Amino acid sequence: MTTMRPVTLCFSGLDPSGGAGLQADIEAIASLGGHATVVCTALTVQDSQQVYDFALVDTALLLAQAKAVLADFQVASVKIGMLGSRAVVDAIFALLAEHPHIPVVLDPVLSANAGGNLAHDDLRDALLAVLPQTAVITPNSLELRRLAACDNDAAAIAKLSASGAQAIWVTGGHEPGDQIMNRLYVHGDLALTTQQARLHGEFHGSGCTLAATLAAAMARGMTLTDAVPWTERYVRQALEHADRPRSTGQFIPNRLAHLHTAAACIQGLYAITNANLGDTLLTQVRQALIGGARIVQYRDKSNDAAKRWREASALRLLCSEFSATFLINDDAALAHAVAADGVHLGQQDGAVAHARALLGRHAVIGVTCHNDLALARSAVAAGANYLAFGAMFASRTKPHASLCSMETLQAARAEFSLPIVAIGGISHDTIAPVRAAGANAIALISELWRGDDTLAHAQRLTQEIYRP
Ligand SMILES: Cc1ncc(COP(=O)(O)OP(=O)(O)O)c(N)n1
Ligand SMILES: Cc1nc(C(=O)O)sc1CCOP(=O)(O)O
Ligand SMILES: [Mg+2]
Repeated sequence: MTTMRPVTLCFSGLDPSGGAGLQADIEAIASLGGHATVVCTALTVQDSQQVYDFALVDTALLLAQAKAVLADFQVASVKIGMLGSRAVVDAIFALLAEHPHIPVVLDPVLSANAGGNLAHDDLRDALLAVLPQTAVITPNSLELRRLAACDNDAAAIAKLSASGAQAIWVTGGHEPGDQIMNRLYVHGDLALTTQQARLHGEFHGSGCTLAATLAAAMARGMTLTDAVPWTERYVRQALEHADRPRSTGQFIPNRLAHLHTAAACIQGLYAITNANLGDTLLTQVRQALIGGARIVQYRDKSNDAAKRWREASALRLLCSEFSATFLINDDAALAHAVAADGVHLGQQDGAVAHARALLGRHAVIGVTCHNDLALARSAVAAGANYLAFGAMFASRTKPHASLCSMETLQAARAEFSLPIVAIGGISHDTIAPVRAAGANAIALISELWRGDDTLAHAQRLTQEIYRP
C-alpha cells in the first residue's frame, strides 16, 4: 500500500535568508498538510534587506532533478517561482508539456520585493510564451504591468489573457492605501475581489508563500475560488506573525506560526506537577510526556526560589524534547526567567496585560475562570489564550475549590473560540463527559500521579481523551 500527502513540485531559488524561495515553498506546503518536492533553479545571495547576486543552476542538472521527482511521485500540482532566464523557462515548460494534467501555479518572479534583479533580460518574453501552460499566475500589480509591458492593469490583464493566461490572481500590496485589494481574473474576466487591511511593513517572500500555498490548495483539488480565500487566510497569519531580524529591512513571514498558537498547543492531556513528586519530578514528568501529555504546568507553591528556578529550568528542557507546551503556574517572572511557553494565571495572580508585556505576543497565557462566564469574557478581552474552568468535580488537591457545572462548560464552548481547559477532580471515568461538554484539554493532578506506573497511566488517560 502507498500513502502520500498531496505532492507539489516546486521550481524555485534558494534564498539563504529563509524568507523566500524554496524555504517558503517547503514551509507553506508542509504546514498545510502537503509534501513539497523541490527543484533548485538558482542560488541567490540575499538577506532581509536586498538581493545582491544570483547564479542559475545548470539547466541539465535542474531537469534531472525534476525528472527524478516526476518519475517517482504522483505530482498533484506544480509551483514555479524564480526561473531566471529563457533557457530555464523553455526547459521546464518542455518537460511540463509531457504532464499536461498537472496544474501549474506560476509566480512571475522578475525582481525581489526589496529591490534587486532576479532575472536575465530575456525572461519576460519567455514567460509570456508559456502562459497557456499555466493554470494560474500570481503577479503582484507591479509584476503584472511589467510582464505585460503595460502601464495600466486593465490593459495588462487583457494582454496576458490574450496570450493564453487562463487565470490571473493579482495581489495589490504594492498599491497605495490602507486597504489591499486582490483580484482574481478568469479568462480575462474579474471573478473574485478580496480586501484586507494593510499590515505595517515589507515582507520578504510573501509572494512565494502565496503561490506555494495556492499550489498546495490545488494539489488538494480545491477550485480556484475556494483556494484563493484559503490561501489568503494562511498567508495573512504568516505575515501577522512575521519577525524582523533588524530594525531596517523586511519582515520574514512566520509560516509555522499556526503550530504555536494556543489553539494548536492547548489540546489533550494537560499535566500539572504536584509538589509531592519530590525527587521523582523529572522522571515522572518524562513518563507523562511519553504517555502522551502535551502540556505541562509547573505548579509549586513553595517560597524556595532557587528550587523553583532549578526545577522549572529542567522541565523547560524536558518539554522541548517532546515538543510539549511548558507553562508556569502563577509566576510570569519565573516563566520569563526559564523561557517557558507561557503562564497560567488565577484571579489573584496578576493581570494578563502585565504577563503579556513581560512574555511577549507569542506567549500562551491561560486564565482561571472558575464557574463564571463573565470572568471568561474579561480574560478574552485582556488577551488570554485559553480559558480554564473548574473544579469540575470534588478535587483532592484543592478540596475547597468551588464547583463548575457542565452547563457552564457547554455555554463557554458555545460562546468562546479560545481553547478551553477543564480542571478539578477529573478522573479517567469522567474525561468523556467533560470532553463532550467542550473541553479541549484535560488538566489533571491527583489522577495523573496517583499510581506507580505514570507512563501506562498517562497512556490510558490520553487514549480516553482522544477516544472518538
Ligand atoms: C489549567 C489550570 N486551571 C486552573 C488552575 C488554577 O489556577 P489558580 O486559580 O490560580 O489556582 P492555583 O493553581 O494557583 O492554586 C491552574 N493552576 N491550571
Ligand atoms: C489547581 C486546581 N485549580 C482548580 C480550579 O478549580 O481552578 S482545581 C485544581 C486542582 C486540580 O487537581 P486535581 O486534578 O487533583 O483535582
Ligand atoms: Mg494561581
